Amino acid sequence: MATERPVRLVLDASLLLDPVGAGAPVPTLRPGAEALLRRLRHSNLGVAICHPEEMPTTSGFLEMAADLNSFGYISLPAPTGNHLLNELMLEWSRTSSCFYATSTVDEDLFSELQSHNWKVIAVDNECGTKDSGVVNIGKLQELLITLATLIKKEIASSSILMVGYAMKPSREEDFAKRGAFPLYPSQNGLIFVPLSFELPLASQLQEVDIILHKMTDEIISIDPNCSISFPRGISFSAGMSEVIRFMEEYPDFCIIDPFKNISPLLDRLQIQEILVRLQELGSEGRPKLRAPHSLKVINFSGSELQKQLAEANLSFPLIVKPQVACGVADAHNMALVFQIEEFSNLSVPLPAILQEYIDHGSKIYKFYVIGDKVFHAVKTSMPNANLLKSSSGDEPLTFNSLKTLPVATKEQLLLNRAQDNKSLNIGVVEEAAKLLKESLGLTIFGFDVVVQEGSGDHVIVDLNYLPSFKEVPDSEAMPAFWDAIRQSYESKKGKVQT
Ligand SMILES: O=P(O)(O)O[C@@H]1[C@@H](O)[C@H](OP(=O)(O)O)[C@@H](OP(=O)(O)O)[C@@H](O)[C@H]1OP(=O)(O)O
Ligand SMILES: Nc1ncnc2c1ncn2[C@@H]1O[C@H](COP(=O)(O)OP(=O)(O)O)[C@@H](O)[C@H]1O
Ligand SMILES: [Mg+2]
Ligand SMILES: [Mg+2]
Repeated sequence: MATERPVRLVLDASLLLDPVGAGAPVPTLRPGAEALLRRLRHSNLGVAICHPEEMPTTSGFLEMAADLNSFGYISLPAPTGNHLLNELMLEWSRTSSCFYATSTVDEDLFSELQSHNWKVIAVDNECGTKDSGVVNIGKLQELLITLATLIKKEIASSSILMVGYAMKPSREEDFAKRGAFPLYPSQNGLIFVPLSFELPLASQLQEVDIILHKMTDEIISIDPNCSISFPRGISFSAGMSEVIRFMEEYPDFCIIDPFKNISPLLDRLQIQEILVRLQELGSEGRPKLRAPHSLKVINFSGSELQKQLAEANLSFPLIVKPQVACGVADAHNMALVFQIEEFSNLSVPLPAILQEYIDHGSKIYKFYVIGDKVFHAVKTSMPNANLLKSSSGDEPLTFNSLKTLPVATKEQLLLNRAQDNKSLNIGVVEEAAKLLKESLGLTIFGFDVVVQEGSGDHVIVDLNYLPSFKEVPDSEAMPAFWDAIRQSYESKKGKVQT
């Protein structure tokens, strides 16, 4: 990627301050301004906020907004004759591609800016500017995608791809603060913009080359009593439903990843079937890679349960998980059950998967497949069952795997250190990762491996779509993330052309 000129964006105060509260003693930010500033903070653009000098009342407030987001803060002198631009902005126009966004029309300022190659974006102003060079947009929410489109045109290199992403705000923030979503092209030429479900989707997708989404963030409900097969069994938010309709109309559009490829990972029974298919992998002299023995139940009171457990090669303790794996609040409500009596009044959502509990010395290996790269991190996990049983009496141990996982205490970890834990055979797991990638057709996914004490079996206990891979250093994770997205795009386009 040729190093392009830096991109600078100057936001006029009028764009950020709520015009309704103009006269109020304490100014307020216009709706959408806070989200815009937060996204710009991680956009890799040089951003400054400016206000005409004669606006002293609000300057403190904007300075705070600028500091909060570590933006530059420029006071633009009131227009006097042709000295409209201050020195700094003139300097920038020599070295960077510069954009000025405002919601106040000022023809003189605009023409002065344009004479120094600035692009002007006018937002939400009543009288549309006559000046042809000015880009007019209706809402603040359109600013980022308008900017991205202009930047892409400015750089005019055909290899620039624009990625429109849709995920819940907390996940977006987790990725953005790692630098995952630059508005200025990433090292492999990707520009990222948030898809806004408040704006018409089709017009946004005209500019976008790739949709990146975590569909489980937009699930309203899942019907637990039908076997999930996208779209059957799942109801989505209005916004995601629009994306689904768009993909039905444009099946060749690049989406990461296709809903039907993600769908099996919403169902722990289908995950089990995927993992069982991997088991042929084992070979002489190498640790066996396998799925835990499992059994689906639709209730916990079946008179045949004891018999079913025996047939499924299951013995206590068992870990009990909802069959619905994610996308709804109670997908992570689980229990460790030590004897059959403990099934009565068990609070795990039904239908459930009963799984062999693997003693694994409270160490779990979280593997992340990001494109053609495989990373892994070691995390503390649940201790061996005997250590958990002692603390739970005759009750099952119920927990939420994302919030209250009963991980080993320091003492229990010391106890484990004494054990001769079998080590992880990375080769076996990486081979499995490649096979999983081929069979799943997913660009980014994660899975958890535990090494069974005694047998040394490598047991895959979880499979997730688009996890956060927080444990992988940004310096490795981000380039892998961007490469994965581009590779996915190119392989999809390749298939369409042939
Ligand atoms: O189960 P894990 O391995 O901890 O991975 C979780 C998991 O992917 C979880 O997603 P989901 O199962 O709810 O879809 C993610 O949480 P949210 O999607 O609710 O934010 C976590 O981010 C994953 O954790 P990690 O990123 O450590 O793999
Ligand atoms: N079969 C198992 N044997 C032993 N520990 C397990 C097993 N399954 C899960 N665990 C432990 O419980 C945690 C949560 O289970 P997991 O299936 O990953 O749930 P989630 O999909 O909600 O993350 C795992 O990270 C691991 O520590
Ligand atoms: Mg997990
Ligand atoms: Mg999971």
